[in-house]
Amino acid sequence: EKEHKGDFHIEEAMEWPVLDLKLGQVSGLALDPEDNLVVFHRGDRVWDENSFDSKFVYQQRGLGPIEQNTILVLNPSNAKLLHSTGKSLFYLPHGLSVDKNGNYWVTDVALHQVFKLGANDKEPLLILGVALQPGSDKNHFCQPTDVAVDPITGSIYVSDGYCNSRIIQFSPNGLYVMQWGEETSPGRSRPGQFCIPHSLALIPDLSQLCVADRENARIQCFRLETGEFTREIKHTAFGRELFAVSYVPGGLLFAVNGMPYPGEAESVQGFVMNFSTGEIIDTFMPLRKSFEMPHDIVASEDGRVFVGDVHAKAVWKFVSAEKMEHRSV
Ligand SMILES: O=C(N[C@@H](O)C(=O)O)c1ccccc1
Repeated sequence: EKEHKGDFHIEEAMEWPVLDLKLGQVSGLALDPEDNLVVFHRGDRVWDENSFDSKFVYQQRGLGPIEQNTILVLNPSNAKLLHSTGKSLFYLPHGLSVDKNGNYWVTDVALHQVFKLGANDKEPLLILGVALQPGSDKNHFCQPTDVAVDPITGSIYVSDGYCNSRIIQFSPNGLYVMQWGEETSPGRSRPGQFCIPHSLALIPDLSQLCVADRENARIQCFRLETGEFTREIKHTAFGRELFAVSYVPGGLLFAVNGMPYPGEAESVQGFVMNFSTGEIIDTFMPLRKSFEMPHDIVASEDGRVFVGDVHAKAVWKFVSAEKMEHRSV
């Protein structure tokens, strides 16, 4: 008698025109309330080794803000451009999230600021941080990487950043509430220590915030109300760097890691994990082009997964395919 074993498996959606998308460095992805894909990209601007001085001050402000629209809203089935905004505002786009009212929340690592933009407004509704001034107090970030908004309380969480090691909570109208985190002590990384808190996944039903702790190649999760450490998810398959994390209601956690260092075994790929056990249930990589620096990942409840890559300047789409394994017993 044949035994059917349903397997969770995702694969690249070949109808998605990955080769035709004319994008700059893709730094952030999100899904809006209509499940459209929102892309945050850098147009013709790049982040390279000349972008900052040793004090993390942006060196290319003479170029002015990026003239192209940096926020693109795409049809999630065929990538058709539905809407675009965010021109002449940003220097180095980084993180992106969309709140339940359709507002765009972004970070800019050159400006060291966090912005709230209405879907159709030109002027930002809220700005946190002081333009071009890195720092580490209640109103100065240092290359902030991501921002997430609690749909229940409206609280704002900022992962700060490449040159800080903290998560900061602000009230819905942008007042500093509290922060947690510290830099990783040499030799070993303890709970609550970060080495580039790089991406946030807010889990409202469990009242938790998970952080891609990039250079510690791990995910750390915390209580939203208190910042108390709840758990770590780490696998050797992550390799040296874990760039981004995304949670889908129903209990799946998605992540992408970084390119292996020369001679190291762990390949650059996407991961699907069972949130409650932390176990990896699937891994994936594209068939067309290859991951170079997969930088953000976003997943929807109906099993669509998008990955954006800063070096490949690409966005791939993956879909969950029920792969029925037929085994004879
Ligand atoms: O990590 C880097 N970049 C990416 O995260 C990114 O957001 O582009 C980077 C590191 C060193 C020099 C230049 C860029």
